[in-house]
Amino acid sequence: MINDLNLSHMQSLPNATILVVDDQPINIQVIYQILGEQYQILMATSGPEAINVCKKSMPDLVLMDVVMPEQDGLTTCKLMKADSEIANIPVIFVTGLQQQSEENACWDAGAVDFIQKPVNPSTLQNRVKAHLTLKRQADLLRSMAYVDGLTGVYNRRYFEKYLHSQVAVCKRLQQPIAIMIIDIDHFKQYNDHFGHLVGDDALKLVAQCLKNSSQRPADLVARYGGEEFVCVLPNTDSTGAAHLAAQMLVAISDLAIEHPTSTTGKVSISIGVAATTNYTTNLTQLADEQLYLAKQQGRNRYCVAP
Ligand SMILES: Nc1nc2c(ncn2[C@@H]2O[C@H](COP(=O)(O)OP(=O)(O)OP(=O)(O)O)[C@@H](O)[C@H]2O)c(=O)[nH]1
Repeated sequence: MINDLNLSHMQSLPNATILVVDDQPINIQVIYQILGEQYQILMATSGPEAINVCKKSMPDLVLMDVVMPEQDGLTTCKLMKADSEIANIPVIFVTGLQQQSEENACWDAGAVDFIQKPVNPSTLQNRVKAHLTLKRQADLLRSMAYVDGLTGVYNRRYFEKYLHSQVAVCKRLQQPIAIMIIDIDHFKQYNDHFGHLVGDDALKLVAQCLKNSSQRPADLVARYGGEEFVCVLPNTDSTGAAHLAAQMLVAISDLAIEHPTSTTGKVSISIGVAATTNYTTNLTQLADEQLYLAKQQGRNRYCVAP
C-alpha cells in the first residue's frame, strides 16, 4: 500500500539525493569524490541557493558548511527548520569549528549531526548512511499516518498539508492550482441495498479509479471523508481540471459497478471543480459549492467555479 503511494520522498538509499552546501567549490568536490558514486549529489555555494535547491529538488539530506559569507549555515538551517515545506530534510554540519559552544550552536540550529573537517571519508559515508536510513524510516511513518486505512489513498490530513504546500509552490511559480471534490451519488442507497461491506469494496474501487485517472506526478487524490474524495491539481487551470473531471466521470462509469437504485443503474460521481491564481482563495469552499450544484442539477456530472 505504501509503495502504491509513490511518495517522492521515499526513495531507496541508493537513489538518495544529497545537497552539499559550501562557499568553497573545492570542499564540495572533496565530498563529491567520497559520496558521488553512491548518491546523487546536488551543490549550492550559498545559504539562499541551498534553500532554493531544497524547495526545487527535495534532497534527502543536506551537508552544510557553517561559515559562509552573506548567510551562514546556522541561519540557513534555522530557516529550513522554520519552513514546513523543507523542515523534514535533515541537516548535517560539516565544519572546521572546534569550540564546544560552536558545536552547541549547530545542535540549536536544528542539525541532526556534526562532522569535523578535514572529513574522514569512512566517517562521512557511515554517518550519511545512518541518517539516510533514519530519514527513510521517518518518511515511512509519516506516510502511514497520512494514508486512509480503507482505500489506501491519502487521508484528509495529508490533503490539507499537501494543498497548503502546493499553493505556496504555485504562488512562487505564478501557476494556477485547481482542486476537485468528488462525491459518490446515492451512496446511502447503495449501502442500504448491498450492505456496508460491499459499500466498502465500492469505495476502494472508486478510490483506485480516481487515482489512476490523475496522471501527473504532482496530482493527488485523497479521501476527504465518508464517500467523498478530493483531488489537488497543481499547475492546472479550470479548463484542465474540467477535462480531468470529465475523464473521471467516464472512468467511473466504465467500472460499471451495479447500483440498481440509481438512475443510471451504475455507481456514478458528482464533481465540484475550482481553480485559481489568487492564492488566498478558499478553493475547498468554492469546489464544495460546485459539488452542491452538480448534485442539484441531477448528479453524474461536474460543475466548475466561474
Ligand atoms: N460502506 C461505507 N459507507 C460509507 C462510509 N463512509 C460513509 N459511508 C456512507 O455514505 C453514505 C453517504 O450518504 P449521503 O451523505 O446521504 O449521500 P448519498 O446517499 O451519496 O447521496 P448524494 O450524495 O446526495 O448523491 C452514508 O450512507 C454513509 O454511511 C464507509 O467507509 N463505508
